[in-house]
Amino acid sequence: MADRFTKMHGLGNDFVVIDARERPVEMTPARAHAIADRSFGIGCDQLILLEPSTSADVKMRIFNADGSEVEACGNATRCVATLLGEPSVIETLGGMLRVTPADGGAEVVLGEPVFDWEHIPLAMPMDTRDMPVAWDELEHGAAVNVGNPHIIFFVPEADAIALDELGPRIETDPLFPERVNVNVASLDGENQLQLRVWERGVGLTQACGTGACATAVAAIRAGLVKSPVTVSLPGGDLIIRWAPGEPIVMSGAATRVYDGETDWTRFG
Ligand SMILES: N[C@@H](CCC[C@H](N)C(=O)O)C(=O)O
Repeated sequence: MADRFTKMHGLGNDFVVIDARERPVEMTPARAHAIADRSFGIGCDQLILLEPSTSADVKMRIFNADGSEVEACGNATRCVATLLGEPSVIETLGGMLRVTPADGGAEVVLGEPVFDWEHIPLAMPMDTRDMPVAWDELEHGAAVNVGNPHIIFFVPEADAIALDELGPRIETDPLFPERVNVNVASLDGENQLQLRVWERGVGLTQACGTGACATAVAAIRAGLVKSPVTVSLPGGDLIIRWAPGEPIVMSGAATRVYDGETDWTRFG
């Protein structure tokens, strides 16, 4: 019997979604990496595996293109919400997420952001609002964990940063024992941010939902913007709402591109 999958994207951040709720699929880092390969596989930023959950409507496992299994993916969560088609709770390694499909996309309630250095995690204690470290012109970073780890730099012009060179250096810096997603953002009008993201385990992407959440939270915390915040990424816009002591709410588009069939044993 052929193995089925759905190709989806959230603002150009693209996914191979496998519904393994009724028919288990064995996923390994090597297999996820092979499927994600854009030349020799199907191609995606993240592979998403849906499995039965004992505590939620569905369990969502997330594999980056390099094969690493991670805790959270905001854009994929909206995509899965549209597949589920009704308000649901999704179990992830990063926590329980409440989702509601909306016109052309979905709203996702993530948990509360975490700011303690141990839980980003960082390798040493420091102020996560204004980190005393720098990589070339990227300095005064803020660190936030929104289910997965992010560092955010506010710069005059996000487009002017050589993120393809700085992103991998920061991602793999020993300061981040679990590596990190790297966000560079600039203010773009009242309560609006321009954002580019170097994703851990992937590289530059068209959009990163958790990056948008982490960046909006860091900007609200720094007094740069007020909720709701519009975050413009290369692939499109997300709306992020947050107040201290509350969970983060993200709204935006999700697109089903095509349904396909293959045989997962081709991928090792
Ligand atoms: N594209 C995602 C984030 C995916 C995981 C990330 N690369 C990580 O390693 O934490 C999003 O939309 O949030």
